[in-house]
Amino acid sequence: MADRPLTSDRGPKFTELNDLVSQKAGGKILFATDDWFAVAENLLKVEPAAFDKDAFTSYGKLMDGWETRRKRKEGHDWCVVRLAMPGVIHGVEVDTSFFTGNHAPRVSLQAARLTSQDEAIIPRRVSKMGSEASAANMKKVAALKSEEWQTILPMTATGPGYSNTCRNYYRVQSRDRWTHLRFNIYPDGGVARLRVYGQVIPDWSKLPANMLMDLVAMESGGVCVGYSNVHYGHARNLIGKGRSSVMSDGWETARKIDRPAILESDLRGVLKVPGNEWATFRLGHPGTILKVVIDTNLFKGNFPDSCKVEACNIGMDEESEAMEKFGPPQWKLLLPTVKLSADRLHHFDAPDVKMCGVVSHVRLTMAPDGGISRMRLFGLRRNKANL
Ligand SMILES: NC(=O)NC(NC(N)=O)C(=O)[O-]
Repeated sequence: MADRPLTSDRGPKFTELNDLVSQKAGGKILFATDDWFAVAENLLKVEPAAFDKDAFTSYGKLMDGWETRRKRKEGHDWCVVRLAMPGVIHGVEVDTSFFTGNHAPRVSLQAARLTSQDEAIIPRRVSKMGSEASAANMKKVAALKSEEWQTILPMTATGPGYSNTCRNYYRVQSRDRWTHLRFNIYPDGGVARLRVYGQVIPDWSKLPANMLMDLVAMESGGVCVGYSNVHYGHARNLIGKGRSSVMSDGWETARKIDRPAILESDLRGVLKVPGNEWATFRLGHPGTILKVVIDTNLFKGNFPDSCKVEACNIGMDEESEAMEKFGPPQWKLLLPTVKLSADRLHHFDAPDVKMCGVVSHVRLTMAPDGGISRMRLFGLRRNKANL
């Protein structure tokens, strides 16, 4: 079994959390002071930035990121981003890929909790290269007083977009729940991607207690807390919004190097293969799980033979110990091993789904390797005290 890569290979631990501003999850640019060379929407794209050395537009070199004009007046550039869903931010990645002589040399981040009435102050955005915010729109957006929002990342230097200096990671200390960000670049320049890692915090008071909901979904506050291998696609994609649109929007492991040449099946047709791959999750809220959905959407030549789901009820203090290792003792079988097929939704409920009581964490194991795009765990939220 492959072990989880060292964090130094993949960035700090907070980069395993969900990206709260990604376009895929619903993050949105609401305002930008300048979009001359490249529009601010590029900051929120999921795919890594690309570069074509020969591509130019009538405004200059085509860049895959947000790039403003060289400032010839006072001030600095900034944009306002609405988080895909309200949440707590643990850390930020400012990726300057390919911005070498033109990267934004310093950045800062401010945060706010806005209502839809507050947001209505912001003029409707027209995202267009070669444009800058009009004086009238600057005046309207000034009413938000975004320069006074709480600073969650003070002004700090970034590296230029070479492969060894483009990934700039910053830890965020505040544990408040935010809805909007103001991303400042000083004084101007380019940033390829902005990733804001954290956990969605639903407003539980607005959700009926007896509503059947996907308790592991990113939208419910679920997070991935461990995995064995995420070579082609991160395990957090399993709890992403909607169905996947590309294979990379699922959990996909590398092929096992030590896979045997000949495979045997047991009487139920489940392969007897050595090894497996696993991913563990903390539910957004503890609860009892009644239905499991496993989606192999778009995995055709690389779907796993089979999978199982286990669950347990542990405290946060036990999480790191239990989730880093493969065999903590508390796991109960929620969905015993089931055969999977290519590119389809698999629905399970009782008696396939076993009663495990109130659970806080789950582990999906697939054998021997391959890809699963989504896992949905529908249940009723319960307090641990109701055990
Ligand atoms: N060659 C460049 O990238 N020049 C300028 N940027 C773009 N995108 O053209 C600049 O200097 O800011």
